Amino acid sequence: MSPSLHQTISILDVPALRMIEQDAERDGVDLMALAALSIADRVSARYPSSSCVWIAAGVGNNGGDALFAAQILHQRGFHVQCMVMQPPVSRRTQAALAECETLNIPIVRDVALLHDLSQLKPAPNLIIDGLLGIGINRAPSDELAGLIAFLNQMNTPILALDVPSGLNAETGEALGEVIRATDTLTFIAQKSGLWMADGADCAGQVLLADLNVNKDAYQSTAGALNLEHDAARIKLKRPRNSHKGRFGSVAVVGGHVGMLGAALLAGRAALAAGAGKVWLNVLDERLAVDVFAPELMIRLANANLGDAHALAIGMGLGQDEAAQLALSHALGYHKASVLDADALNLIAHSPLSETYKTTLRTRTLPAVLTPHPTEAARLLKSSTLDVQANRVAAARRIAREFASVVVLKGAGTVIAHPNGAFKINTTGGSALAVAGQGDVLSGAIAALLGMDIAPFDAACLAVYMHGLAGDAYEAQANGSIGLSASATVPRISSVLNQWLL
Ligand SMILES: NC(=O)C1=CN([C@@H]2O[C@H](COP(=O)(O)OP(=O)(O)OC[C@H]3O[C@@H](n4cnc5c(N)ncnc54)[C@H](OP(=O)(O)O)[C@@H]3O)[C@@H](O)[C@H]2O)[C@@H](O)CC1
Ligand SMILES: [K+]
Repeated sequence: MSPSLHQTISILDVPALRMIEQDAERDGVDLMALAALSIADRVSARYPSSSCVWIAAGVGNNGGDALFAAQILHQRGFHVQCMVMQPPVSRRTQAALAECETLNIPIVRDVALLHDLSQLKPAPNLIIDGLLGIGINRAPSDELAGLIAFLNQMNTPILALDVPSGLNAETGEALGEVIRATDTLTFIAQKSGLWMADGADCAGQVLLADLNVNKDAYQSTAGALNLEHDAARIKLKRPRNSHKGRFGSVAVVGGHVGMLGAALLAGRAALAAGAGKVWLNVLDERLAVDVFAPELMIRLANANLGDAHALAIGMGLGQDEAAQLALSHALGYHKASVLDADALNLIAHSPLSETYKTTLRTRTLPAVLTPHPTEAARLLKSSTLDVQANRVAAARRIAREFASVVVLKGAGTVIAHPNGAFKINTTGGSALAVAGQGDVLSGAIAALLGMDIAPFDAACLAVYMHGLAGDAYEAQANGSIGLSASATVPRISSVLNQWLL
């Protein structure tokens, strides 16, 4: 997807969308007509009017959008074929269906006939999915699930209306059989579920038709897509008259015996993201030098951290007594900090857990916590399944309870601020789902913190850039397999430099 850069694209939840619906009805604004026009315009812009378009309509207003769009497309000369498996429940959708009948638009009403239809020529050039929208409240019924599966196997582009049918618009959870769309045209505002969990695979390219709604009054959740933003650019641009002392210094605290790699990756990533100096404060006393990055300065975990502007704590830290001491030592400095992996595990569960939590909660500068779903579940004392079932809610709860910025990693990384604001990342894919990427991300966040970028901005920018590095690999490799964390490190510099051009 390509929303215009440098603008805020807000995310609304379903209650806010319902409020907009009610206010529009009160004010006599016909949002469904506007939605139908936006669908027809989208199709007209992409397909010649001789095209054959199948339009699947459900019983609610999502079906109404589809059936009113069917009429406009029919009038523009498209070969339209509607599918209405059950009598509409929504009044507007009933009216739309009656008008389609008046216009003699062909309508299939029996799921058994679909297989005959699939033999018909010409085959559809496009399928429009108007089966279920934000009103979904359970897994699709058997009949609907059968239709969804049938449409998915047609090997034809699918334009989903508002949300791919079968997907929870807020959580991105597939409630059962779900439409796998090529594109989703979503109305009024972005929905978090289009970017997260199963939504990341089912929504395809997400396009927004805002229907001229002024969303400001409804933005109760302060959610937005994580796009590029200008705030940090100014701090990252380097004048010719520069020296390394201007770019901040980072100390990575971790690297216990057998887990040194994690600390090395974080340190190298901090260098790649532009840190002026990087120390590795490690627990494994045997490491003297990183021969591939000899500029990393190696010392013991309990060494003085006063010289670092920012800390990355927890990469390969372990959880034994020495690790606990190292964490206490590092947290005692109250520096801009990112905490990952075993630092999070120790905060969630260890003899010093309550002390660590109090330290986090009383900091003046919020720390950045970067849990994956299982670490998030430990922090919340819940289950990974619960976290994944509502990633935004989980990230916001950790942010509030630990008074920290939270980066909940996974498909659709959520960045949450302790004040309730959150962003959902728009870059990155499964290429980044490999060991060590969390260490790379933490190193990059620490580098930006070291340049005095505010914790929430540093987290948003690093997550965005890390995702771009993954996307660049996927574009180049024609797939997502084979990107190692080490190979991601130099790509972080490339995307940052490109962005600063
Ligand atoms: N917000 C706005 O301002 C605008 C909204 N607009 C459009 O309206 C859409 C929302 O419409 P909506 O509320 O009618 O919900 P929608 O998803 O069409 O259907 C719900 C119906 O399906 C049923 N049902 C639920 N789950 C089911 C299942 N698993 N399997 C089978 N049935 C199931 C449920 O009935 P139930 O059986 O629960 O009584 C209910 O009747 C929205 O996505 C957008 O496209 C636009 O016009 C622009 C302005
Ligand atoms: K839909």
